[in-house]
Amino acid sequence: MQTKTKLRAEHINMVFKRDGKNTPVLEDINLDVGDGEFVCLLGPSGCGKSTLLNTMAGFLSPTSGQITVDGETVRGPDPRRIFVFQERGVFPWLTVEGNIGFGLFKLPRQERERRIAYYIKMVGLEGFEKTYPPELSGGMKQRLEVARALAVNPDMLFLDEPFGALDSITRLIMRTELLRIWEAERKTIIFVTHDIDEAVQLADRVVVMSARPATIQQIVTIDIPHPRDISSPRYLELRDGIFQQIGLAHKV
Ligand SMILES: Nc1ncnc2c1ncn2[C@@H]1O[C@H](COP(=O)(O)OP(=O)(O)OP(=O)(O)O)[C@@H](O)[C@H]1O
Repeated sequence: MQTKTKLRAEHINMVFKRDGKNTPVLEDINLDVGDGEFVCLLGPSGCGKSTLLNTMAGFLSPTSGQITVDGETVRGPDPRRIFVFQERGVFPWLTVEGNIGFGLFKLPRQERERRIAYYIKMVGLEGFEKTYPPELSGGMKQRLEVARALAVNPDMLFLDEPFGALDSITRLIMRTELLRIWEAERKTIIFVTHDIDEAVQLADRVVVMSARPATIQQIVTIDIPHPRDISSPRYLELRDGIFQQIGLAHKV
C-alpha cells in the first residue's frame, strides 16, 4: 500500500463479560488501514464485525490491544470520525436541511448554508430541502444520513451495514452513490457487511473474518478499477475466492 497508515489495530482482543460468563468476540486482530482507503469488514452475522468497528471508532475499549488513528491512541469517539448506523441516525423532527446542518451549528450562517446546499446536491436531494424524513424513501433517508456525516468534514467514516435494510435495487444505487462520493472526497472508509458482493463491489481491500471469536482469515485486495464489471473474470475469481474462504472459515 502506497499511502500512509490512517488507522492501525494492534493485537485487539475483546471478551464480553456478562452474568459471570465470558464471551470472547475478537481474537488478536491486527490491521492497518491506509489514508483514503475503502476497507470492508466481511463476516457472518454475530461474528464480531460491529464490535470491531465500534472499537475502531472509540465507542468500545478493547480488552487488550490498541487502536491508533494518525499515530494517536483512540480513547473514545471523536467528531473527526463519524459512525453511520443502519436505519438509525436521521432526526425525524428536522427537515433534510435541518438534519444536514445539525452538526454545523458552530459555523457562520453563510458557510453553514453553503455546506448544506453542497451536500444536498452531492447526494441528489435537491428539491427536498424542507421535507421531513418520514416523507422520504428508505434510500433517500440513507443518502441523507451519508450527507449529514460528510457535512461535518470527517477524516474517517465508519459504516455499519448502512444499506442492510434497503431493497436490492436501492442498495445497488446506494453503492454507486457512495463510491461516487468516496471518489470525490477520498475519506477513509471502514464498512461492515455480510454481503460478499457488496464487499467486492466497494472495497480496495476486503477483510474476511472468521466465526466468533473473530480472527482475520484473509485480506483480499480488489485490484479492479471502478466502475467494476461484475461479470468480468477477475471479479468472479475474487468473489469466488472469498466465498471459498468464508466456507473454510465457517466449516463446522
Ligand atoms: N455488549 C455486549 N455484551 C455481551 N455480548 C455482546 C455485546 N455486544 C455484542 N455481543 C456479542 O458479541 C457477538 C458479536 O456481535 P457483533 O454485533 O459484533 O457481531 P456482527 O458480526 O456485527 O453481527 P451482525 O452482522 O449480526 O450485526 C455476538 O454474539 C453478540 O451477542
